Amino acid sequence: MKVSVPATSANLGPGFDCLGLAISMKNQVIIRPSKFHSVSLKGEGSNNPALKDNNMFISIFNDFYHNLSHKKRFFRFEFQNEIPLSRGLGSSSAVIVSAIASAYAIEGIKLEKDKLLNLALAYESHPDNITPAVMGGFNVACVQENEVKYIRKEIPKTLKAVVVVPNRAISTQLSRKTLPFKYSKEDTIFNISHSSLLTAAFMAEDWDMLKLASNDQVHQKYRMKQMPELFDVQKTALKEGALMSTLSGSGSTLFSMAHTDDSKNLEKALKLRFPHFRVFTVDFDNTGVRIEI
Ligand SMILES: Nc1ncnc2c1ncn2[C@@H]1O[C@H](COP(=O)(O)OP(=O)(O)OP(=O)(O)O)[C@@H](O)[C@H]1O
Ligand SMILES: N[C@@H](CCO)C(=O)O
Repeated sequence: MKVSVPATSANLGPGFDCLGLAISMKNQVIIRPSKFHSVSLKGEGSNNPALKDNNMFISIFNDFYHNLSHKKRFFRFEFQNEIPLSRGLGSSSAVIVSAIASAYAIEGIKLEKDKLLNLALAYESHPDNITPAVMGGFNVACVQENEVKYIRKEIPKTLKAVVVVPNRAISTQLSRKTLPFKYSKEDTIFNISHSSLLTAAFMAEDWDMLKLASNDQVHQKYRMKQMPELFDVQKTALKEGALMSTLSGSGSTLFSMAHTDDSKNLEKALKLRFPHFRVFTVDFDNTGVRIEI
């Protein structure tokens, strides 16, 4: 059985904790029955011993599997990770979503995507990452009485994501601690208006509106101060053809969106200016979690 989940970019500037989209960088796990428990890791995080000994996937999988099954079975888990860890590309959401989906699938129990999304919410309280991880595409989401309410839109194939991934990890928990406790009325109104405009721009496919609409006063400037070079990355991306350029999730990745025809030049300019960072141009993902039995 194989489960794959895409990376995500949350917030998209002003849409703090409510806007997010899915990117075609995937974490995949193949699970086979085995005589004993074993794990193999390839790709991102494969040199991190904590992922073998104390893996978040295994512990969430076990929580669900032991509830769903009365049989004592062992499995071999083969992970192939494309999503960099703690870089703001939804690595934790991907793990949560794939672990829950796998526990149901291995028992042959059908799990609707809406139910999967709400089960994932218990482990990741920000719906802007888990919603696109499950559903794919662009999503506006909010939580009401422990349920995610969302509206989704496909992202056209004529657009690409260009992501700049710094070598420094930033944990979401710590990154949230850098944010102010209270915001002014001006900053609040600024973000509501820009986030609304950004959502409308995605829905109407009005890509020229993204540059203005993706401005934010609530989180990026506080978080990016921890790594000031990110301001240069953002400025360079916008100068070199990006339609928008925003801190991805809680950082440290900078996410940019571009027309396919402009994306190669953008990638080249970013690689030239920031040779010490990894730069990837990837498609958007409109599928979300995929399960193959
Ligand atoms: N492939 C993986 N296998 C096991 N655990 C992982 C994996 N990827 C991430 N994790 C867990 O998730 C943690 C990172 O979560 P965190 O929320 O800080 O980052 P993120 O999800 O990449 O960022 P963001 O939520 O801003 O998009 C890691 O420290 C690790 O515990
Ligand atoms: N909206 C979340 C995304 C990371 O989970 C944040 O910015 O902290």
